[in-house]
Amino acid sequence: MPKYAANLTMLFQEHDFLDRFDAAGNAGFKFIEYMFPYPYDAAELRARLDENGQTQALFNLPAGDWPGGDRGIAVQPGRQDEFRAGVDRALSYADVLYKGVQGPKLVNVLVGKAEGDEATTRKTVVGNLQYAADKLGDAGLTLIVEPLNPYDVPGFYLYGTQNTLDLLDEVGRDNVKLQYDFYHMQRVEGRLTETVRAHLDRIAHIQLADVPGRHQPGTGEINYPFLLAELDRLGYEGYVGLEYIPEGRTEDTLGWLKELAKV
Ligand SMILES: O=C(O)[C@@H](O)C(=O)CO
Ligand SMILES: [Mg+2]
Repeated sequence: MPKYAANLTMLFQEHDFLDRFDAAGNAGFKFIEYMFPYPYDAAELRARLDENGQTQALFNLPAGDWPGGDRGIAVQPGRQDEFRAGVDRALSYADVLYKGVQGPKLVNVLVGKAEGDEATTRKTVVGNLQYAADKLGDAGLTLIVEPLNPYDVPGFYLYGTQNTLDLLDEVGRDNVKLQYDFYHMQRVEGRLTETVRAHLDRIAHIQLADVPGRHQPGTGEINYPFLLAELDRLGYEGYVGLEYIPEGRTEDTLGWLKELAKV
């Protein structure tokens, strides 16, 4: 049975960020993910989790100047020092957020928008991901790599499942896996069921939202009752992060989940 995680970057935005842990707890969520812990004190975040009996499921490596348009910097030659400093920063948060956690301890990387020639870009991203994988591996962590879609993030380096798996092959580290976001992959290539059937062994985290609009399941074209039951049939026991823009109050968008599983 997948473990459903509330993504606090997107859900419960009716509340200030630190109050979203309580809101998610009141809605029954025991697993929590969000993009960036860095504006907050790690101990404060951990206290919010603990007060609600929640486990951290995922957070991202620092991704450069987000308001300025960066979506990660791993592909950018000349920013390796900044990338490496970001790995250290993520490790210091992982130390607190994942302390005592028995399940998967995941850190997501967005590789960024490519700017230079392909050979230099490739060498840079492979080297950076190997560096991150080795440092995270020493701490018992898994690095996951997330392809996005070109409509939301033009210029991003990684769009498809196979491109990403090829990159992971080149990185060649056992603790580097695919993060498969149904929303992005539906927009890029479809074939959601076939892809999870073929590559479940390389997928360490899944996220969901419907298409179009990136809202809750049931608002668009993806057959989530079938897809989520399929994950169960395949024996997927990892996380499924609810990373959608609620259409309505967050609490009122969870009916589909109550139908499917206990959160
Ligand atoms: O899908 C997403 O947008 C996120 O998972 C993320 O980390 C970056 O945009
Ligand atoms: Mg995602």
